[in-house]
Amino acid sequence: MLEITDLSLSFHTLYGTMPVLDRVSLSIEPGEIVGIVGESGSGKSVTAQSVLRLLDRNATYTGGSIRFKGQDVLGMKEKEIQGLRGKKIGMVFQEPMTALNPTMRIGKQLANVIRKHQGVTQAEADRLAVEALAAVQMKDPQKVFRQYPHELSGGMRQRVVVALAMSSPPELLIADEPTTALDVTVQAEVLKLMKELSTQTGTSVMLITHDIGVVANMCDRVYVMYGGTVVESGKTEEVLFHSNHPYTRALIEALPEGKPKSQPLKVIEGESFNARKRPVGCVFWDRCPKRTARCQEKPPVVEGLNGHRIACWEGKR
Ligand SMILES: Nc1ncnc2c1ncn2[C@@H]1O[C@H](COP(=O)(O)OP(=O)(O)OP(=O)(O)O)[C@@H](O)[C@H]1O
Repeated sequence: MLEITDLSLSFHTLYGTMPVLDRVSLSIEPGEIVGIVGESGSGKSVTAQSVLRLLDRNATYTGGSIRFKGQDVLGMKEKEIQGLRGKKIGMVFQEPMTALNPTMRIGKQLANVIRKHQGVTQAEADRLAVEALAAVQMKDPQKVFRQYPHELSGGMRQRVVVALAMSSPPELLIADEPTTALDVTVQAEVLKLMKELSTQTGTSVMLITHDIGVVANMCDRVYVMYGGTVVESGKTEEVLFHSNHPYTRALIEALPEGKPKSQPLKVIEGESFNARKRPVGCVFWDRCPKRTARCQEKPPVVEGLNGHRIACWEGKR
């Protein structure tokens, strides 16, 4: 479905050219939910935005390729890429109001999208819009149909965005921190809903999150990113239970689940990655508790069981 191979990308900034992705490779099969996890600035959003070519103008692709169903995305004309956006590849972002028109009733926004994608009559689009609201478990879909975005809670707005993205199910849904702005219980509901819709429709999902706990509950496979590189990837259970990269381990150890309240949570020591001071060797070098002298050289990618991959000199599986 999606194959990103050795993608490298730089931004031109006031400080000069700043490489932010370094040979990122990632794939998503039909129907899979794949997580990309890592802290702020690790390159998750930039990777996702590249798939839809939504990056700011100061970005330059410096290497690699992106293929969606075999088509070369980076080589596509603007018109072709527009044919992918929304239709074959849907999007849900952190802040629902960026996807909603504040001056238009919910039902009209949904019906407009349905008419555009499915070419049905207005009456049929209205009926499908109510159905789409019911599918995202709105208690009173008829009422929500007539409401404006500001009349809904944050969680309901994000369900509307999911309904917009899934009303004509895309082949791939890119969800960039879709629940970060919501409170914890609502977060869990929206994620469960996305997982159910993906199972029902066969839509693949690229789920971007900084929360490895979300990955544990949602994803078939995961890519752990740090400093614009993939440091570890594999099946979720494999990465969570047999993680061998010090950064992934630190993310797991920082999880509050299952720890007594009296026990202080572990934090990852050191300063977060600074793209202006990219090291020559391992990107996690300056924070890694296990670093050795050879970590100043770029680590090899060690392939272990079931496609588990670790970019670390100490990687064993
Ligand atoms: N338009 C831009 N110009 C310059 N640098 C940028 C631009 N957009 C992103 N970056 C830089 O690219 C790097 C990766 O950013 P990205 O948004 O992908 O991180 P992220 O992992 O998604 O983090 P977050 O969770 O905070 O969004 C960061 O160092 C960021 O500052």
